[in-house]
Amino acid sequence: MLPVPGLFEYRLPVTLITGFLGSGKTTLLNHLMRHLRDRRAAVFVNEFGAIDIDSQILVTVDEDLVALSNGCICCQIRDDFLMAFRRVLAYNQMQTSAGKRGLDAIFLETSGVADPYPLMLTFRATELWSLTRLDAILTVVDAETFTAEYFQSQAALAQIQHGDIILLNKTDLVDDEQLRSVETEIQRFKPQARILPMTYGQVPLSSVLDVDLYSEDMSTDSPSGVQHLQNDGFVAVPFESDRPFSLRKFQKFLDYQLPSEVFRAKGVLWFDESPHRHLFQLSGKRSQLQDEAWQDPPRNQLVCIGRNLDEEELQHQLHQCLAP
Ligand SMILES: Nc1nc2c(ncn2[C@@H]2O[C@H](COP(=O)(O)OP(=O)(O)OP(=O)(O)O)[C@@H](O)[C@H]2O)c(=O)[nH]1
Repeated sequence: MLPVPGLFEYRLPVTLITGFLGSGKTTLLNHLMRHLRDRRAAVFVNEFGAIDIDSQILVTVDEDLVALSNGCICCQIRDDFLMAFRRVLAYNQMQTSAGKRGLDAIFLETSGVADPYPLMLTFRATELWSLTRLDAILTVVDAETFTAEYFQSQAALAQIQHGDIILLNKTDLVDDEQLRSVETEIQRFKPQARILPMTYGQVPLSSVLDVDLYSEDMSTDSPSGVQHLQNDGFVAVPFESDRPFSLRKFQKFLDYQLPSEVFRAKGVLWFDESPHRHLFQLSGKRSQLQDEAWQDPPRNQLVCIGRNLDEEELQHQLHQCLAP
């Protein structure tokens, strides 16, 4: 049970959702939002890259969603984040003072290449610490790509190190042996880790919300004194167009031209041959297209994320996929 807002010393619980690129953070967030029932949560999403795709995938009421996509909330846009957060808290205060329904929780999804530690320090070093309560840091881990990708990324390791609960996602893609070996690896790295296996972010809400697990013994670091990981060497290449792709050309691009260094891609795609809006996701070697109806005028928005990408060449290749 969540405590009743308005009680003395009630502080809004904040759940920080972290995890590597494509591990399933937004999928988890969608699961949480869908099962909140009569509770209400505000959502902050920090995207890596300039185009905000996540807010188009998320199930939320628009006014409860804050998308922060032009930099990392732990450094480049820390002030914007704080301002947006303060605005949400002030609005919530106004609503509850007027006897209206307020928020029960705040969810904050970090970008896949972010170390959550500087963000934790931001909470610690500002008035957010007394106005809210960091309930838990949930770290989503992709059980399938764990060994290959995680130990090459400082950010991914920091996410596991600081996680209060490690949500081992995509269990449908691995066998029992792989699952056990990932659990063993995580426990070797973090002996006290609480690990919960899941598929498509489906966990009982009671096991991840209002769990009061955040207990990080913070050092005396200040946010500005902590080194930011410089996106861990990853870059995000954006592509936008008001013209549709040719499905055939885009498929050929995926099959034969997509650089192997692209680890993650996501976008909202428009194909000449289709009346639908297509949600495109690529994570590791897997990709999927989901059909939906257009609510806005059709256009293409895509972000490709990886290391050592040739931005100009990639954009040129995508441009070549446009229908004549
Ligand atoms: N097979 C399988 N796919 C999953 C599962 N969970 C998520 N996915 C897929 O993995 C892809 C990435 O999921 P997201 O939830 O967008 O991942 P994310 O961590 O938010 O990604 P970034 O914000 O880009 O770092 C999507 O195509 C999801 O549908 C799962 O349990 N099993």
